[in-house]
Amino acid sequence: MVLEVDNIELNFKHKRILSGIYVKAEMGSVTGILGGNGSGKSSLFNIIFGNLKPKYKLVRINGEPILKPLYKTGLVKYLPQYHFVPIGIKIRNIFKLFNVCWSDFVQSFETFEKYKNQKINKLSSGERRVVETYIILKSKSTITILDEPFSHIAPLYVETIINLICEEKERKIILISDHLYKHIIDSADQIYLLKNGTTKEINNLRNLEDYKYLNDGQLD
Ligand SMILES: Nc1ncnc2c1ncn2[C@@H]1O[C@H](COP(=O)(O)OP(=O)(O)OP(=O)(O)O)[C@@H](O)[C@H]1O
Repeated sequence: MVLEVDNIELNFKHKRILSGIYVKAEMGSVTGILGGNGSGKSSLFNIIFGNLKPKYKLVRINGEPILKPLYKTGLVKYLPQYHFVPIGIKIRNIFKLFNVCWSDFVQSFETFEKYKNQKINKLSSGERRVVETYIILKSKSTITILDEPFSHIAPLYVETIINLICEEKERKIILISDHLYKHIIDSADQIYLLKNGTTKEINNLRNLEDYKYLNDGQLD
């Protein structure tokens, strides 16, 4: 399965945010979107998910235009940048709600066993992100969008999440964005850089320096 996003134009008031976007994401690979603060990564994900309506957009699956918002197809799960699980819900109930197996989770993240009967607000911000990233990643879907899955997450958990992404990509189209660019480089099979409202496909990581996303020598 192939997801293509094309011809997007997004303006807020008179400010042009996105134009000249092309992203192709395939099942079996992870597509990373990099870009500086305010470059439009979350807007692009919202447009793909279907909850933000731009002036123009073209979303295709296997070459067929999808005319309704993608979320209405039931194919997509989206991890937004912000915490989305309401506080006050017990962690095991969140897993039930998303139909994700708790015991598989604690096999990957043993230190969370003690939280089974706790409410989500007992967790630190990073621990909450681990739970949220995991349930979105493991929920039944064909397309998974992950906006800043690694923020506040400790290195030990990051490695486990990268391994899980690698497993899940075999049966999913995965789009991912994060400012922790090294984790994106580690997990993505192809990368697009959002710069001046357009996407640039990155075939050589040095281009990230050429386009001034990174400082010269930052990749060394
Ligand atoms: N609802 C809105 N109204 C007006 N401007 C907006 C709105 N949402 C986003 N913007 C502007 O659009 C631009 C892109 O924002 P967006 O959040 O998509 O960028 P981003 O790349 O995800 O940023 P960051 O990495 O800092 O989270 C920014 O200039 C932002 O201020």
